[in-house]
Amino acid sequence: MTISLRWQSRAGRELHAEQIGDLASLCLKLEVATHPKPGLVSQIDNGAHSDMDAELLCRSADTLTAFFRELAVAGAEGAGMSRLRAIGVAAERAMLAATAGVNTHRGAIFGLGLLCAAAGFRSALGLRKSLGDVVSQRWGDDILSGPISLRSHGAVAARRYGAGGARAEAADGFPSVYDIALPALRAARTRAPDDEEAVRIQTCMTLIANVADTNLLHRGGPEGLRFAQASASAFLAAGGVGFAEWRARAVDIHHAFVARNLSPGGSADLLAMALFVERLER
Ligand SMILES: CC(C)(COP(=O)(O)OP(=O)(O)OC[C@H]1O[C@@H](n2cnc3c(N)ncnc32)[C@H](O)[C@@H]1O)[C@@H](O)C(=O)NCCC(=O)NCCS
Ligand SMILES: Nc1ncnc2c1ncn2[C@@H]1O[C@H](COP(=O)(O)OP(=O)(O)OP(=O)(O)O)[C@@H](O)[C@H]1O
Repeated sequence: MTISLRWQSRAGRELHAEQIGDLASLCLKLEVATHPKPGLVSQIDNGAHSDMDAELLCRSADTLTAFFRELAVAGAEGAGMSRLRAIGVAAERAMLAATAGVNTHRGAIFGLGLLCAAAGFRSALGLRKSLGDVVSQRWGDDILSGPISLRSHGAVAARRYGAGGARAEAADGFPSVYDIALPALRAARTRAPDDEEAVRIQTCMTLIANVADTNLLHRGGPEGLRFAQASASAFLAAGGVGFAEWRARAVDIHHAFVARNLSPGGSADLLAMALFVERLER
């Protein structure tokens, strides 16, 4: 999907917002349609999740399209963080209604949603800045000073382990997307030029090896995070998807995560965000 940059009119703005929203949902579905991702839900199995499967995640992604479009329009209209937050909260509510209360995409709504708003803002103004820089410069301070639910898993991980989680990632302009995932996508294409699923697996493993994922901290504590990072690092050190038997090795790691109830949901979200940014910043 190609998206041209300048938005000239209200009709043009809505057309582009529609494309941005569709692309965001498509990237969520591409992430789901990737196997084997350690501990995560895919079209093959439910990983370490008893309450969701690929069909539920795709239904959730479809529900979110309209909200991603609305965030792109809001960004194009110069919205501040309180308007974006209201749309994000409405999206979370719609997700919970569509999934009978399952948290399928809370982290993804937040990260991809901010990137959609940045895409709208950048297109409306014809800017050349990266989407991450737009998020950080326009909304970074408000992201950090905004309301936090003290009982959320992220807040608990921040208090116990000093992990910044989804908020710090966004406020810093998504360093895990720009410095880790995008270089990994590019490097993986030289190893597996005809296999986009393998490219996504290599990128997912690179994210798991490097990100302080609050989902892993919540489910496994620092030991769980260390185990996940070491497993992904060993996969990469053995040649990643360039190694002949890589699929069997990745399936073993997936099963080891499931046995420990570990799921790197933050890395899954960041993979979807990287696919989105890559298509908009090509
Ligand atoms: C910040 C949010 C995600 C709160 O969640 P929480 O306190 O649990 O934060 P936490 O850091 O644990 O992240 C939650 C999710 O983010 C993902 N995640 C985990 N670790 C990371 C990481 N290091 N980097 C990026 N994402 C991560 C995971 O999917 C996780 O489940 C969000 O729900 C929120 O504040 N929503 C309000 C609406 C809003 O402001 N929206 C903005 C516009 S869309
Ligand atoms: N394919 C995927 N499989 C699992 N999680 C994913 C996937 N893609 C994205 N995620 C992210 O993982 C998060 C859900 O993770 P999880 O279910 O571990 O969190 P929780 O509901 O906060 O905690 P728990 O289920 O441990 O009580 C979602 O916010 C979502 O954005």
